[in-house]
Amino acid sequence: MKVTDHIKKANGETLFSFEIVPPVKGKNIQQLYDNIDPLMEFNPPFIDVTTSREEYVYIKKSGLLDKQITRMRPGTVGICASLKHKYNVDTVPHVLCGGFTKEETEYMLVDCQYLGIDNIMALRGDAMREEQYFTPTKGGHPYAASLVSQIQNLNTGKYLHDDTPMENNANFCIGVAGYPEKHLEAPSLQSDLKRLKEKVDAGADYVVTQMFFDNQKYFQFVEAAKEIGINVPIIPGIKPIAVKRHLQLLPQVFKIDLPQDLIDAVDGCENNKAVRQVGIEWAIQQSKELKEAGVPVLHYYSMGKSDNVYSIAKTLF
Ligand SMILES: NC(=O)C1=CN([C@@H]2O[C@H](COP(=O)(O)OP(=O)(O)OC[C@H]3O[C@@H](n4cnc5c(N)ncnc54)[C@H](O)[C@@H]3O)[C@@H](O)[C@H]2O)C=CC1
Ligand SMILES: Nc1nc(=O)c2c([nH]1)NC[C@@H]1CN(c3ccc(C(=O)N[C@@H](CCC(=O)O)C(=O)O)cc3)CN21
Repeated sequence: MKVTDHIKKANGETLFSFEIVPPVKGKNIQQLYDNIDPLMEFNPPFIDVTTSREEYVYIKKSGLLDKQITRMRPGTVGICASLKHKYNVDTVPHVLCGGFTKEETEYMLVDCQYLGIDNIMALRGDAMREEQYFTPTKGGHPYAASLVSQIQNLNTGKYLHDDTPMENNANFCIGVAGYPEKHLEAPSLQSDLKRLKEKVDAGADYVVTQMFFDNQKYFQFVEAAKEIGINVPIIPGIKPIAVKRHLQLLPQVFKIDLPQDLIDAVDGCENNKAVRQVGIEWAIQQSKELKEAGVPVLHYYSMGKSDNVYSIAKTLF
């Protein structure tokens, strides 16, 4: 079922969802299941599965370093299918512009259609680890809006390189990313909002936000989005702080601000066990206020050990 239909069916109740990353290549899937199992108590209507960019690796070959390219966490669509099968839950694969040609994207979307996957999160993707800026892949999309158009075309039966629409059209519900504190490359929040509007105009059905730690940023973003005519659901993304290092990492990687109260609370912790507890409590406070404001879904960036998201959900759902 589509994410937007789950929201309609909930009739104003806030839903619980979360996002996971595929295992590192060569690891088995059991650890992932062990992390997901407890969270199923809260009946998530959908689970997002991320796609990682390919990376350069250097392999020693007769004394020289050979540069190869590899995707460290493959398996997004396979994991979506296996979670759907195991838990009878809807899954949302993240489909990226970066690292894929339009043809490869089409084949992946066809797989999703045959697997009964009804939702796609359409993202541009980050720059590769060694690059400062995102470089479009040859034969791929430069921006998420153009990926959204490709998916929307499939929804009307238009496949690549075919002049006439085919009888078997897809019917994907399309999610896109939104940035309450603007995307790192955008010159201003207003121009970033215009880019978001382009994605919605191209066919996006809902938005999931980047993590934020001050709810006012989210509320202002939703207002500003409405003002420019974005009328699709805007789902808040929540990340519980887990280790002291996040104080440096999260603002650096995601270009988001941390409230001083949160920084002080983390700084005052003796160890990372205490930091994890502070992260849980902060996320609970955020979630309570967002739920009271009637957000459609609370979407958690779980990304590994899920005990903290479990504690948060236990209080909220
Ligand atoms: N759930 C997830 O996995 C999420 C992932 N991300 C990541 O964030 C990154 C950005 O992805 P998206 O937001 O999908 O990208 P996007 O294509 O919507 O935007 C990327 C940047 O390009 C700008 N832009 C968009 N269209 C443009 C145009 N026509 N001309 C000039 N500039 C334009 C935007 O303002 C923004 O700064 C990706 O790395 C994505 O993986 C972000 C949020 C959620
Ligand atoms: N720019 C961007 N890229 C993404 O892939 C992405 C977003 N934003 N925002 C929404 C979700 C949330 N994602 C993530 C990814 C990693 C962590 C994280 O905490 N990672 C490390 C620290 C960062 C690092 O080392 O690069 C951690 O300690 O767990 C959190 C959320 C993935 N998604």
